[in-house]
Amino acid sequence: MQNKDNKELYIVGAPFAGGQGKQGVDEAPKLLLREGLETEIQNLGWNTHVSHLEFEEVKNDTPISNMKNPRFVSKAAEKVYDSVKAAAEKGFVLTVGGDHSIGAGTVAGVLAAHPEAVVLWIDAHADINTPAATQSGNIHGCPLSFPTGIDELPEDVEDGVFKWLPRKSLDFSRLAYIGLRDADEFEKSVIRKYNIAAYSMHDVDKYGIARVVEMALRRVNPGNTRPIHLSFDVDALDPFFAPSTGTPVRGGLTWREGCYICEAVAETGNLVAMDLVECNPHLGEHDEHIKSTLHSGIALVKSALGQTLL
Ligand SMILES: NC(=[NH2+])NCCC[C@H](N)C(=O)O
Ligand SMILES: [Mn+2]
Ligand SMILES: [Mn+2]
Repeated sequence: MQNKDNKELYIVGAPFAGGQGKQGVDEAPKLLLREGLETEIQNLGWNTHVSHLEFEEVKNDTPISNMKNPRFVSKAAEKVYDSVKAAAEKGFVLTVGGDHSIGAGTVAGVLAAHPEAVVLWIDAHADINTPAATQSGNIHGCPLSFPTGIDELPEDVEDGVFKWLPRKSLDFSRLAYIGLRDADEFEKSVIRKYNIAAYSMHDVDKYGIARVVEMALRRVNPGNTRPIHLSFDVDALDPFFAPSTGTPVRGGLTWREGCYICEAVAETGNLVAMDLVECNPHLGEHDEHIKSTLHSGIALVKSALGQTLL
């Protein structure tokens, strides 16, 4: 079980863009640090340890099933997995992407260190397409298909792609979504079939963010006994607050709703790891867009790490 007095925090920079088609998302970790991410975290009383991963390119990375860059993404996510697993055994892990394909590594890494953990996936998208079902071929739309074990890649898949990742380590009863508004038809069918706790923007409008977080936590972590991994895709926020992202969708969370989710999860005392992904400083019409996206990301992290408003 997680030790609440442990104030060691490992920032894993994962500058990876191969899970989708737009360059720039790999520059976010360095820029977030330049905007003060680490000092802000230290100001909340954490001892920080920063590392930046490097990802080697893969030549002739032809599609496998419908997945683009399968070997490159699999190798990168495996590196993330190794680092997250090692860090999660020692303290809190904050993984800073990069695109959301690294979530395959963070989820598996957190579960390797904390097998009982639950996953909260805060996103406009469900990111649970299988290699065969993905329409775009972008693996940032697929990471949850692997730890849940619905990916259907054969055991002897070419070059051992995603072979390192333990399947079915994440049970559907331990996954909850908040913020959805652009799930693909296949993903909607997965959510229904496996009865995943999924709260869309419709639910946020209907119940308000406080009840949605409460309902989500009650579904996946009823006794509040399990460690929590919070995977936050910045595109869960409305593009007004996070315009510099690869797949923006209107009608998202407000700044406060995003921060509230993080604060409420922090209040459980069981948060052990967080991802912040999909900030892309190459996108957006002007500098203010980039700055506001990075600052939204930093605000979310601070809210998850103990910042209180009073
Ligand atoms: N992590 C993300 N931003 N994912 C967007 C995924 C969009 C779409 N569902 C796809 O599979 O291509
Ligand atoms: Mn998304
Ligand atoms: Mn995502």
